[in-house]
Amino acid sequence: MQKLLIEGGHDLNGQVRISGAKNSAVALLPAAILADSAVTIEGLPEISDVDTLGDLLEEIGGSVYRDGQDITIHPEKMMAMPLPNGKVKKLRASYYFMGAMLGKFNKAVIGLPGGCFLGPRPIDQHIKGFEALGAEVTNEQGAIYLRANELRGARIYLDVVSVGATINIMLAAVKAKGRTTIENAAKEPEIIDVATLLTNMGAKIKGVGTDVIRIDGVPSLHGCRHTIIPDRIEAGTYAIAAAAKGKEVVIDNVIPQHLESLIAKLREMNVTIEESDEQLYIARNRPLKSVDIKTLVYPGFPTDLQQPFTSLLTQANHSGVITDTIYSARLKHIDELRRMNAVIKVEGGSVIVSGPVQLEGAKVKASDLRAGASLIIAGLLADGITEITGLDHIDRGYERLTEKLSSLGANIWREEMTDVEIMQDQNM
Ligand SMILES: CC(=O)N[C@H]1[C@@H](OP(=O)(O)OP(=O)(O)OC[C@H]2O[C@@H](n3ccc(=O)[nH]c3=O)[C@H](O)[C@@H]2O)O[C@H](CO)[C@@H](O)[C@@H]1O
Ligand SMILES: C=C(OP(=O)(O)O)C(=O)O
Repeated sequence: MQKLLIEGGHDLNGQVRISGAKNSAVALLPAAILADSAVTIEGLPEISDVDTLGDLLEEIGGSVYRDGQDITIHPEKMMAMPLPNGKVKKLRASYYFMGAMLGKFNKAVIGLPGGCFLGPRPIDQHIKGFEALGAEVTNEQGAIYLRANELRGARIYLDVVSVGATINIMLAAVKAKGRTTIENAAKEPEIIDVATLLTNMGAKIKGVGTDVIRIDGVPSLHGCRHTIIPDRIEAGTYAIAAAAKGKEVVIDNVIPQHLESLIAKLREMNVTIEESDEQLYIARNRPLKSVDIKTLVYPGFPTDLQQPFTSLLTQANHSGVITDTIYSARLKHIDELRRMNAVIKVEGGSVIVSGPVQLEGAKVKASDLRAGASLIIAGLLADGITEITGLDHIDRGYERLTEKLSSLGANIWREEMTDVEIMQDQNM
């Protein structure tokens, strides 16, 4: 087991290249189940979520070949193997095996997913969608059993705008008989990416990127090649790090339109940002002004950047208020930031961050992926050394983070933990 160490205070300078989007990758890989022949996905990030999904595809009989950042999945020998336990619990996106296997085999048994603890993360809207398509869904000892004689298109209104439910219903519906309409659908770029893959496989999908998606079922889907979109949350994390500790940073392989809400907030804070087709230039040359943020569904401010943004607000001139309307309990980074001298109050549904404060290095633990990103940004700013544990969370979503930040000038490295440290960490 490793820990991450950061000696704070070094300015970031230079260029960093963004990897393929984790939240696309984790849906594109299960989507390949639906094809009759090989699907190649290009530009996948080398993160543990992708490895875990590759293993799950092999568990159901698929052959998975990795060539650097490209993965080819052969689905021809896949079977409706039950996956009630084991690796499905390591990540959130294993729930896409429900939609994809139901769509392909008319049945699936999948354990309830894991992933970041952000407060309650129900999947009732996924299940509502599967049932509307004709599946019988039961929860037996922590695993979801899905069975259908035949899937038939249906009109499904999502009570909550959900990324996962929108994608999962698309996966289940692309081969159903007739038309499926998803109303109040989510509009995140990752949904468009998954719909693009499915369309390249022969699916008929209209309206992605709006809140009404129409899918006309087709009898079969074929293999194809697809290039994944860049990770807007990874890009946003580096943009926030650059705003916090950057002199001049260029973020390469980014779609700036995917980050408009963040870019607007950073500009309000006095950060200089220039956008070009695939790059963002970020310079911090004036004191930071405080802002308030409220997370919303896309194109609003992403909840996944709320925690990293909290660390940035500790450097602004007054108090800033953060309200997470998607996951109001996504707060586990706060106690850890307090250990680093941050002054943060939680009042009702809001987090009030006081600035500017000099953060101090400390021993802290990442409880989830973006809490990890928040602590890393705090570590870059802190006086002295910050030690971060809980790297399994960070490795789920950030490719080669240590190398990327080092190349920008950060003093950051990983070390093996001693047995005593591991024991102490387990009690933290
Ligand atoms: C793998 C992946 O893509 N993860 C992202 C995805 O998670 P995920 O797809 O799990 O998140 P959702 O968009 O589904 O969740 C949005 C909101 O809807 C609620 N909800 C969701 C489904 C449901 O059946 N019932 C229900 O009440 C959730 O509790 C949450 O409050 O979108 C989240 C919101 O942008 C991001 O933080 C995650 O990084
Ligand atoms: C919450 C996240 O991931 P997951 O949904 O996979 O837990 C995230 O990417 O910030």
